[in-house]
Amino acid sequence: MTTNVLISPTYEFYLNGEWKESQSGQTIDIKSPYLHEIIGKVQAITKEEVDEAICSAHKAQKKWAETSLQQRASYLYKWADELVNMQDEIAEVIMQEVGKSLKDSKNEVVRTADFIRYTVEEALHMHGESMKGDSFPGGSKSKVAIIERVPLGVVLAIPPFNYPVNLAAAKLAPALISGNAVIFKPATQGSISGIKMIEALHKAEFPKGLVNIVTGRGSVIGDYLVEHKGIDMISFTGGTNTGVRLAKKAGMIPLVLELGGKDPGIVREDADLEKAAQQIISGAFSYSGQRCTAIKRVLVHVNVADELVGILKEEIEKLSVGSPEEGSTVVPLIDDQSADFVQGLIDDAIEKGATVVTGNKRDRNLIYPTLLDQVTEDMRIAWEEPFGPALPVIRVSSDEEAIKIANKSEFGLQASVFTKDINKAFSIANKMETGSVQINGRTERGPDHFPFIGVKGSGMGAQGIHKSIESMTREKVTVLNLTD
Ligand SMILES: NC(=O)c1ccc[n+]([C@@H]2O[C@H](COP(=O)([O-])OP(=O)(O)OC[C@H]3O[C@@H](n4cnc5c(N)ncnc54)[C@H](O)[C@@H]3O)[C@@H](O)[C@H]2O)c1
Repeated sequence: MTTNVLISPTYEFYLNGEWKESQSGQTIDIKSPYLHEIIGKVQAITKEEVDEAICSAHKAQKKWAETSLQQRASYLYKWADELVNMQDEIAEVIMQEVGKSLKDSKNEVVRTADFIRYTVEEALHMHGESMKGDSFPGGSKSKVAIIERVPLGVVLAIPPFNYPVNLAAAKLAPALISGNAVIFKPATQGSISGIKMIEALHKAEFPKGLVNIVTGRGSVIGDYLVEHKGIDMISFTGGTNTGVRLAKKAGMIPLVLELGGKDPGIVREDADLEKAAQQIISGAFSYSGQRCTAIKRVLVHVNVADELVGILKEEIEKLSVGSPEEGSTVVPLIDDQSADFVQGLIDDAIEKGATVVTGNKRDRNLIYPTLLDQVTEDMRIAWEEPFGPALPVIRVSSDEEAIKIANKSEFGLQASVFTKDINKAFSIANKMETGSVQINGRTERGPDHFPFIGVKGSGMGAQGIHKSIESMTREKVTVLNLTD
């Protein structure tokens, strides 16, 4: 296929309330994962421009923090409205840039507007507290502490490619409503979607400098941003290796990390297998498994394994595979390296004795949905996150064995337990070393106001609307020493 360089638009970055070309004179090509064409170019900005962005954010933040919560709310509501107005345009860009179906891309934009509105409403209902000194031995009633939450300053928001609008706004909205400014560094593949989201924010006429979008090469601005003295908090979502590296560089500033996962779907002997299979398939294969909370391994009781694998095979073979423009469930992966990585995991498993139940077919970066049975602990796919449509089935002979394998993972994002026995479900859930456990449902992030937590290699801190607001503010105590 020829590369369509000529008609691809060049996007500017957003600095101090204005759209600008970088002084570097350089741009980065953004190639569509399914059109295999360059769909646009974004600015490769310089370190000096990063400095300018952070400086303008600090200036704007001071005034912003002084505005009333109601004033800040009105800007955010307007932003949500503008996103809804632009939903068709933004969804088209998400589809082309990250290869997500148009329906899911539109859902992402609408969900983002809902997220922003809920965030505002949550903040409007969060209150400080006060306490008197006399509850501590020797303390006095005349000492009164007023405890309020105050913003941290300038928040660096780094989302991944897979939800380029939703996961970005999940950082921007709580930061802004609570009085912070934001430096938004989108994933390179996801930059145009991020820019479109900021176009909506620009239309809402936020104060200049409050939000800046910085696009550029990781090698030039990535570490520079993370180590910058002007950054007061980092909210990062992405791979575990990137997150750990970033945490080491960030030093002593507050960090929230949402990282990779290897969510197990535990299927007990007494589970409703049809229902479990339906949840596992949508959990594992929607958007080709490019979701942090995708089900990434099945731990099934050996007595029902053949039956479950039979149902899974039948249903997987019905999945639509192809272009996101046709609304396919399984679409080309974000790039060729990602497809090579998934293929490497499949090949390793086959070499070590796994059975291919269905799939193991590839067309460039499109990997057909692949189910591998008889997967054992010596295979990479038992432990590594494919971020693609390849699902391993590990047969177990007891709950204890399922729990042991589930917890042996370096990750701890979510887990699903499928069973008709609610007591067993709770008992397994209690032993799971994950942030959340889903009983009889697929692993997933939403609804967005639930706390969302990764433990072990899956993250640090918590998101979810209320928790995100807390993570982007700190408590400030003012003590009144009354004389009467
Ligand atoms: N836990 C969650 O909530 C969650 C949600 C979605 C995705 N993820 C994870 O994200 C991964 C896939 O996303 P990805 O491929 O975009 O991840 P990634 O780690 O490659 O990139 C994430 C972000 O970090 C940026 N980045 C890379 N190097 C950097 C550096 N040196 N300094 C600053 N920023 C840098 C990237 O540009 C991108 O914006 C998967 O592992 C998935 O599980 C986690």
